[in-house]
Amino acid sequence: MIIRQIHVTPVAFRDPPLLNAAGVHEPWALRTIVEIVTDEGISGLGETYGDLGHLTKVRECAQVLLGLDVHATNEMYARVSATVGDVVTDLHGLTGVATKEKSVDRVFSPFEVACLDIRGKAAGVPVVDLLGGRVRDAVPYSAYLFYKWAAHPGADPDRFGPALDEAGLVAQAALLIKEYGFSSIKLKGGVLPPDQEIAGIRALHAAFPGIPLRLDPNAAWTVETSIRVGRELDGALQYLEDPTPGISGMAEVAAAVPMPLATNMCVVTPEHLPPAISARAIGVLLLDHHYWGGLVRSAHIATVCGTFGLDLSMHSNSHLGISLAAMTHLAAATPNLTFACDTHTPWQDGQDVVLPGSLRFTDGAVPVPAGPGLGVELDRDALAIMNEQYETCGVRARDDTTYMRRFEPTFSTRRPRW
Ligand SMILES: O=C([O-])C(=O)C[C@H](O)[C@@H](O)C(=O)[O-]
Ligand SMILES: [Mg+2]
Repeated sequence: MIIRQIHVTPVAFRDPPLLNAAGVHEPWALRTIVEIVTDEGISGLGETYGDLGHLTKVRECAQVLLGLDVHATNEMYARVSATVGDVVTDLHGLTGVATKEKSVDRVFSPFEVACLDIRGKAAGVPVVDLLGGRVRDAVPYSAYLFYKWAAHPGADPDRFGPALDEAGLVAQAALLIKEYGFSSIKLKGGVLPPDQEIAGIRALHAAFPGIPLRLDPNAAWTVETSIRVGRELDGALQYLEDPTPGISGMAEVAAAVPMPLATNMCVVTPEHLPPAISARAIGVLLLDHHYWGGLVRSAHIATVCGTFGLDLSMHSNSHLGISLAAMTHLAAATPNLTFACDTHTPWQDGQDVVLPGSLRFTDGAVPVPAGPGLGVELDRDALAIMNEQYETCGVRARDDTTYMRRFEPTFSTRRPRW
């Protein structure tokens, strides 16, 4: 199964004004869709970030992978590594440090996923079977709440409404739970002073008793603030995600708060695991195949985590259905991934590059798509429309901070901020 063609297509889709420690989401989110076609005419799909520096590397790598067999992932990784070089491609700062190794893993990931899609189709089995087989038939996701504005400045309000106080958060959670059936909630914090976010969690705890809650301020707090918030939220949080920057700061907090700490910021490449484990900095790692080098490498990391007693969840950026399918296959095949995964899917509000039908939420979980490979099919009309949107939207890299400063010129991204 020789790779004959690779199509790399950047797309843009509408994104609401979601607030985080880096700023606010722009009106357009970017992704890159990778389609690999073999000599036998089987095609496979991958999805990754759309930032221009990253897209450029994905395009360069597509050239050097032509002619390889779809099983030759070690050779693919070597060629991607040589092609990416020292370029660092993730700059928004919400997924921790950017390293050369992480940049390679980020560029490699969509090609690996597309090859697994092809291998599954050729064998007539779903990708979950190539990852060891399913340990669950459906993957639970959490309601991913954001503080948000009612609208992008100058635009009409979106249907999600504003969420800048407790009542807004509770209304948002109620909407997402009604529409998707979620049975866990994550709140993106690091937006308002910590006492207001404590009040937000308490309001959610009161409004949704028994539903596990997480809070993720993206390292916006000092060690002292993190310990205070963690103690005040004793009994209300399932885990506290990245309260403070760095492995040593996280370890100090972990030793002093009652709940486990989770991360997708202080452990973002394999080299971070030994120091984080020996410092007991985290109890939960949020896997993300988009920057952990695809599905097989992520599964290897999951095994290491199991050995050292770390639990797993899954991190999410704005994404489309190819990624949701890949995340679902990986999570369905990972025994120790027992916490509901993050997903931005509700915020995409039906926009997608895959044909409807194969991905659905039932009681907050996505059943593993039934068809061979990833089990999703490219919607070529939607791809063309979203590519046209990319061409005209003017956004070329995610930059929540610059967009925020158009409206709040003194906005600070200092971390820790409080
Ligand atoms: O730490 C996290 O969970 C994230 O970085 C997830 C996303 O990047 C989220 O914060 C966002 O999109 O604003
Ligand atoms: Mg996080």
